[in-house]
Amino acid sequence: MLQVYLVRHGETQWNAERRIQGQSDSPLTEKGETQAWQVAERAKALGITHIIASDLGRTRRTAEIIADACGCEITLEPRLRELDMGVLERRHIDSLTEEEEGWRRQLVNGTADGRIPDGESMQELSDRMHAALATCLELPEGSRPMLVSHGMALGCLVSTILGLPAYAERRLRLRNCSISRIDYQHSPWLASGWVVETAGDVSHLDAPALDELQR
Ligand SMILES: O=C(O)[C@@H](CO)OP(=O)(O)O
Repeated sequence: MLQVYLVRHGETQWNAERRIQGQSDSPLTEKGETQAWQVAERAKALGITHIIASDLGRTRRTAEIIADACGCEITLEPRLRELDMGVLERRHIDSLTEEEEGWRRQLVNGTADGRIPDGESMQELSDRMHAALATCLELPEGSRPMLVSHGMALGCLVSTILGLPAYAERRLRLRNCSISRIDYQHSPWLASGWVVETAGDVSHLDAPALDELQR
């Protein structure tokens, strides 16, 4: 049975400041670097064989630290990037006008094809995340891949595997450097295909980051 580990990158400067990143980028904080070292130790213990990472800076840095510990190569995969949040990227969460907040709400309340101007819909995010995940099925037998990606992107993947709409990702708390695990199984009794084993595990972190909304 193929086990795939999903890791959100370490805490960044804009995560700490409650600013919207999307496909824009900010560096890991000192805490984010520490989280990455801690998740790397866990990855080494798990016997991770392949690291597939979003090509944004924060995921690349997190992946580099994990790859160093595990002694494996990184494959950069742009389909693992965070949701494109268009004109709202770089903005502080608390600075949005009513109209801007309305655009953001379209994403999280399931409005068909809702998107922030110049941004991406949750359906588009879900489609590209599933396409990236499918590449794991082509790895050699016995591989144990780790995908390094983002909060909404991974939340959308886990939600849709569970049969929930993509916007149900808001109901999952995937903190920085949390680990989720999904397995690909063939079973006449249980669901065949992807199943969720764990979501948002932070037991390897001595000081888990608060998520953006709890700050
Ligand atoms: O883009 C952002 O602001 C957040 C949203 O969850 O994503 P990331 O996981 O990249 O910090």
